[in-house]
Amino acid sequence: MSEEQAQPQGTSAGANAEKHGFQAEVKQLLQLMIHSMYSNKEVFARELISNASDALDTLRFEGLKNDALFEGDSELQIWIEQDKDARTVSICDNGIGMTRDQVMDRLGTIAKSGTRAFLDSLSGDEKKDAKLIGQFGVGFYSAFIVADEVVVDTRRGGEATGVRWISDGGGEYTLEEIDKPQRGTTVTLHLREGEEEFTESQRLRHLVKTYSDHIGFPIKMLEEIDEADNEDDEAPKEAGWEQVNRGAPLWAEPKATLNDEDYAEFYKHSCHDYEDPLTWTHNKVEGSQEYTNLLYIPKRAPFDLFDPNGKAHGVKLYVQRVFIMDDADKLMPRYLRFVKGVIDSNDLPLNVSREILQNNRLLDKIRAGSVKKVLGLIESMAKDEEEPEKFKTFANEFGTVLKEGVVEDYENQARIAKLLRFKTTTDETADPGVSLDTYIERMAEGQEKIYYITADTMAEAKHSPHLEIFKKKGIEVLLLTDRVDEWVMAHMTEYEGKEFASVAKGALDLGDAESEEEKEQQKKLEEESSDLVGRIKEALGERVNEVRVTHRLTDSPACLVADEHGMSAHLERILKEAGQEMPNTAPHLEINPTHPLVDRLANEQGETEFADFSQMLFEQAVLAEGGELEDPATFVRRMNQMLLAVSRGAA
Ligand SMILES: Nc1ncnc2c1ncn2[C@@H]1O[C@H](COP(=O)(O)OP(=O)(O)OP(=O)(O)O)[C@@H](O)[C@H]1O
Repeated sequence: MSEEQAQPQGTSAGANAEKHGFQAEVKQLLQLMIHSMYSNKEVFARELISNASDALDTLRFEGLKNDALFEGDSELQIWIEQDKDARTVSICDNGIGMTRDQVMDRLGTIAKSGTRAFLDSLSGDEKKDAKLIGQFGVGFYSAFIVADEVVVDTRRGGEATGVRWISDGGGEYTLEEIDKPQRGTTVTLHLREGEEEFTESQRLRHLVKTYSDHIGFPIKMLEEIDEADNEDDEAPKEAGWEQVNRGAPLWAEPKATLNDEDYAEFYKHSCHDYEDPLTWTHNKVEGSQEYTNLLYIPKRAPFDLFDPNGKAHGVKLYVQRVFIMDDADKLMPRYLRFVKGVIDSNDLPLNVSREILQNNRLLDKIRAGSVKKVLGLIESMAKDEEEPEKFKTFANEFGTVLKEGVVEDYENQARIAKLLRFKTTTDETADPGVSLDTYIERMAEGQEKIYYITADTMAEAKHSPHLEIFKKKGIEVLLLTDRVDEWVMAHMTEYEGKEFASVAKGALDLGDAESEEEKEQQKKLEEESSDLVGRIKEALGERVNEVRVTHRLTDSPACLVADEHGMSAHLERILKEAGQEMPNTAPHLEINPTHPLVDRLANEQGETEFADFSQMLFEQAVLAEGGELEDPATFVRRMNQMLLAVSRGAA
């Protein structure tokens, strides 16, 4: 390949050019990006160089199996060239390139799932949106922040013809076939008026140094020639290409030679983030197998963290510096899907295929070792008293995902559980929350279990009648309101020898937290209420499993309780919402005979009134725990009748 071919190409669309419309989302994103990212306009350089470097990585990997892709030229590089007069800057690579279909697919649409929802979530406030767009990944389209026209010339290795894509960032782009001797891609930016700075060699060199010093390929620019030197010369000196970045992958360099800025810039470049990382770990592992990992935790969760189809950029696998894949699932468990970075193995064969990697023992070991490093990294943040903010950020952004690890990674369950933080009845506002260790330290006297409640919202959890006795006795309860909580708690049965117990399930046994005297009183109450319990059960029939005297309530008349080993009403609702067929399991109804309403019920002689009253008691218990009534109209009718009777009595 000749380096002159890096010259920017002309831009007028040729005779065979075809017009195409952008996907609606692209149009909207482009407009937003141009406006909200303007104060970070330099990002275009990093994004385009990143893409060029990814294209070189892909070529190097695919070329392992198909040498023809190299077309006899395996010196992989990136060139940047600027033209002051034409006000252009070009980023050129001899990477894998794109076919016509790939260009249409990749530069005309946004494949990320959840894009629509993401765009809808933007506020219109430029500052806030700039952060969000950064989290979305600005990518190729960032070119339009500084350019009013972008031309992409590309030819995939091994293909006969190339394609030119031109757009002004409005609603359309044109495509035409071109001759392109050089494999790879050249992106030429026609800079907007006022953006001339990006045609300055010094400015561009500085950008490369700042953002792309450590990418693993040489980035070349034309030498700067002093015009004065050439003035009188008969044979003026021609500028040659010179490398302007370090060109060695950062993770392969000794830690001692790297500073925080090096790590942060490499992160932003290779992980497509526009903010600095929260923290990282860099390890060279030697022994039975050799590998290096450089793993980062971002500051902010990506917008699609909980989208099951969301593709995280995740961790990339290299073998002896050759990029192999970025299928994050093989390198990190799902619950650490927010981790980004690089793992470079010296032992895996270079010609590994994805199939071989499916069940590879070496890879499993590397993965297990890397997981331990990440957990260690989180642990050190949790212990760091000098910078508590870091762990707080981590817990708030990724705490919910980390919880999934309790289920997914049994081997590390205790380590993960130690890192979780919870809101509790004692400390609703604790940020990031209370650890299980702290909970255990301040357990009430005689308390043996770790109590929790699950609910959809904090308000629902906090005000649940199930908490009454715990409040009275000063027993702390974990308030769990994440969607994953039910699932997590089904798998986490104990911590440090202490059992977990839902406050909404089973017959409540507070163990030694209750005095003998209290237990006696309870027994007496149960005996005295046995008649009433029987009558209510008869009135409610199949709607309830069992009616019993409560142990939990102090202020409310009644509550519902699930079976000790059954599903809580909250989980049943989640599963129903998710479209699962649920057998109708009747809950237990617990009544509080010391409550005046229940006392009033006990004295009700009229059969119909008693039945109506019992139904009301049951239905308000359903509502109090966030449930839905099967027949709300009847509930309202009964309530109105009762209100009328009360007001008549009062009159
Ligand atoms: N220089 C290039 N050579 C080959 N393909 C490229 C090049 N630049 C872009 N592409 C293709 O276009 C796609 C879209 O690029 P874009 O930068 O918008 O997104 P991305 O790199 O996938 O993700 P991100 O938004 O995080 O940057 C890339 O995934 C790649 O397939």
